Amino acid sequence: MNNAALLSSGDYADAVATATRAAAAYYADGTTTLGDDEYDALVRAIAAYEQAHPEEVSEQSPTGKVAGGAAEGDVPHSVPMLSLDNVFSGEELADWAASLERRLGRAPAGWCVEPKLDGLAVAARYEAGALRQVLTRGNGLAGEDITHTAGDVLGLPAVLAEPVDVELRGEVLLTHAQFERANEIRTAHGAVPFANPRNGAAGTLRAKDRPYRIELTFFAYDAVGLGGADGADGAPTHSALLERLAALGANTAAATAAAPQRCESVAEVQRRVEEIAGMRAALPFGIDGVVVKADDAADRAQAGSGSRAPRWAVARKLAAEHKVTRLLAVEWAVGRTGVIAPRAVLEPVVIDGVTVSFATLHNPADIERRGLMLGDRVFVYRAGDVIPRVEAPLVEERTGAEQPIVFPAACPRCGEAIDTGEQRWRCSRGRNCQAVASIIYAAGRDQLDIEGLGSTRAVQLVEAGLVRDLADVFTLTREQLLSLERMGATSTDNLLAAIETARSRPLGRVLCALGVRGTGRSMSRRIAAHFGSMAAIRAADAEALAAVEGIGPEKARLVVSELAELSALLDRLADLGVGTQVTEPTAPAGPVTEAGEAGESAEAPAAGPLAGEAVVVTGSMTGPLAALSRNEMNELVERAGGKASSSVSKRTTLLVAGEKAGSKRTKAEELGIRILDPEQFAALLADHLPTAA
Ligand SMILES: NC(=O)c1ccc[n+]([C@@H]2O[C@H](COP(=O)([O-])OP(=O)(O)OC[C@H]3O[C@@H](n4cnc5c(N)ncnc54)[C@H](O)[C@@H]3O)[C@@H](O)[C@H]2O)c1
Ligand SMILES: [Zn+2]
Repeated sequence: MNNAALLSSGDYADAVATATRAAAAYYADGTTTLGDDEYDALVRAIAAYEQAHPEEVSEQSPTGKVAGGAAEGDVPHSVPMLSLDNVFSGEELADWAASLERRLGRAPAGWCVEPKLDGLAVAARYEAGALRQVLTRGNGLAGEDITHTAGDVLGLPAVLAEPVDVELRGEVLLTHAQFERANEIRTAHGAVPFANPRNGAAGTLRAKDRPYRIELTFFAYDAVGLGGADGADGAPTHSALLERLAALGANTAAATAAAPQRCESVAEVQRRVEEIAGMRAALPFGIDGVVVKADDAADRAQAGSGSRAPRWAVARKLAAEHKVTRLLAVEWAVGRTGVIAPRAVLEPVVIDGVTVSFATLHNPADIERRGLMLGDRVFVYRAGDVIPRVEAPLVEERTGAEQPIVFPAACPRCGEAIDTGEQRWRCSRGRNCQAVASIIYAAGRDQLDIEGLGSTRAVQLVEAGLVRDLADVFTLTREQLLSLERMGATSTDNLLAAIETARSRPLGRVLCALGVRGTGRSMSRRIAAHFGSMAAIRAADAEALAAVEGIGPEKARLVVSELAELSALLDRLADLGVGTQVTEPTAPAGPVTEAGEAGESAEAPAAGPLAGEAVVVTGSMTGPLAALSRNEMNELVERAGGKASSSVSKRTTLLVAGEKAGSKRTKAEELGIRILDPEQFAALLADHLPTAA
């Protein structure tokens, strides 16, 4: 936030132009292109420049003006409607309180602490208790007449409980629920969705002749004529005034968890500020800060007001919860129960100190309701612990390069049809989806390689209730298989034999078959080689796992927690003799390993014709290697003591280049790396080739 000193005079002019443009859009219909944090930082930079160069202050500058000078009106206010000064930390708040105390020559008699509602200020004039006129804040001295919208504003009664002449002042906003509803209505009418609630409230209050109505909510926080603001004619304290307003029938924040509270000391004020800030995410409406006001009318009258803001109140701003970023992609994840949920991939953006790269989009209907496109600039919302969500696109910012979001036509996990009958899409296999997909994966060629257990068979087994997880595959009996449709004696025996073979697959393949996130084929092999047994892998903590080359601490933690989740399955697999093979670990002997040969064995796998080689395989294999998959090639490399990798780098020492080798070959040539064709490579490894499988 300390870009203040960095403005040059050219930057100053640009900053003023950007800020006034943003403020004009913000106060007109809410269609700003800046997040509030960015706007505030810009204005602070402008103010800092102006302080250093008072003779250069531009007339256009937003500083010192209500609404940054961007809003206007033609109906004069009875008493100016001012803005609020801001503080951004508890320390600044304490400084502000101290300066007010100095100005008064005594400590204020008490404080009122209330939520800073994130909407727009309005003045509502009542005559003999009947609502006559509603005005926007405008430039603070005059506002616009928006009486026509009053009927859509909850909490702003047409008639008060008493026939008083009063002007209520307060904030009009869209609650979170009203915002969702508003965008549903908007898109149903072919209108652009609101980017965020404040935006929607601004647009709605000033709109005329809409073919639909959008409900808003009013919260009163002041009044003229009953003894509020600068007037000392009536209520002795602000908190008493708020009670009176509620009694008249106006909605106030008193009914919410963040209710205004009188505090006797600055320490108490700070505590209440923290409390309200802490409940922010749980409130049903947005707040962008907490307002602290001197509570006694006498203190307020003595402190008075400047041209932009009163001196007896201040806003302790909270970090913005809305930020603008770009929607890069939409991913579709299938949950345990088969729910197919879209997730937004975002250009990373920091919201309230947390970097956000993903956000929920709830469901496909949600995407349609918001009218999102790939490449859109979007408002993202994050508060407290809630999962960040994409609120809406900034439609005015579109360049024409945005692409429609493609919805999956089939379950992204198992390929089955999708049940689109409800708002939340589901794989029509429901809970079985996960079982089917994980069995198909585990039986795949690069994992357990169980011939005869393809997708049709996996579906059949799961749907017949014979298999719920991988361990069940190893309990299948001949009778069970024969009971299935289209399953003859020969295929049954072949399948049972294939399952039997799979029981003794090498550890790396069994590990890979579990589908643990972060463990692809080569990583599984490396982990297996490092630890030597499933028991040792399961006993490893994140630190021990991170010792495996290429894992890193984050992935190590993920693998540990996923393995822990799988522990019931792993126990059963062990009982069934799957993955129980033990090899000498390459890891230095830990306390678990028995002492003895461990020291020597650490070097064992480095032997072989490829010892010390970093090998990349590319192009299609021919000759004796023709039948090997890429994974089998990599296994071969590692059996022969080398290290397999998928991309050519300076560390690569050998490239096996088959037909159509392409760019990896070019790169290896550039780097002067040794290149062998598949036949030469096969000759080198003659002793290690798989015996005809
Ligand atoms: N994103 C943008 O492009 C953009 C542009 C202009 C302004 N803004 C935002 O608006 C802010 C400035 O706007 P502002 O002048 O309306 O000031 P403000 O919103 O910071 O504070 C003053 C306003 O707070 C409101 N308020 C809410 N709860 C209140 C309560 N309990 N008691 C008293 N007042 C309460 C009132 O409407 C009052 O007018 C900036 O800090 C910025 O965050 C953003
Ligand atoms: Zn599915």
